[in-house]
Amino acid sequence: MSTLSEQHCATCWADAPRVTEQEAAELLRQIPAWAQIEVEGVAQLRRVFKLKNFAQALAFANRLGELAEEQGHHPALLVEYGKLTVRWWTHDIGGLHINDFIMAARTDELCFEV
Ligand SMILES: C[C@H](O)[C@H](O)[C@H]1CNC2=NC(N)=NC(=O)C2=N1
Repeated sequence: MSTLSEQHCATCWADAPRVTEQEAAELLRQIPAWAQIEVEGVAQLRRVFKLKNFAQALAFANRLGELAEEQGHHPALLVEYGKLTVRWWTHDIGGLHINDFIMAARTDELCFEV
C-alpha cells in the first residue's frame, strides 16, 4: 500500500465514516509530529511548524493553500511570526477522515521548517 503522502484525497460525502480510534492510532504512527486534539467535540490533527519569520510562515501557508485547492480539502491555518499552526479535520463529517491524515502527511512533505 502507498504511503499516506503518496495518496490523494477522496471525495468525502456527508455520510462518510469517521476513522475509528484504532485506525486513527495506526495512522498517527505514520505522522509522528502530529497530535490528535479535540476542539468543541471535534477530533482534529494539529502541528505547529517553527519557521524563520513571518514571511516564511506566510509563504508556507500559501503553498499549503495551493495544495488544499488541488486536493479539495482545506486546513485551518494560524500564521504568526516564526510559526504556522496547521489543523486538519473534515467539516462535512465533523471529525477525522483518512483525507485528514493524507493531507497531514503531504503538509510535512511541503514543510520549509527550519
Ligand atoms: C464542496 C467542497 O468540496 C466541500 O465543502 C469540501 C471543501 N473542503 C473541505 N475541507 C475540509 N477540511 N473538510 C471538508 O469537509 C471539506 N469539504
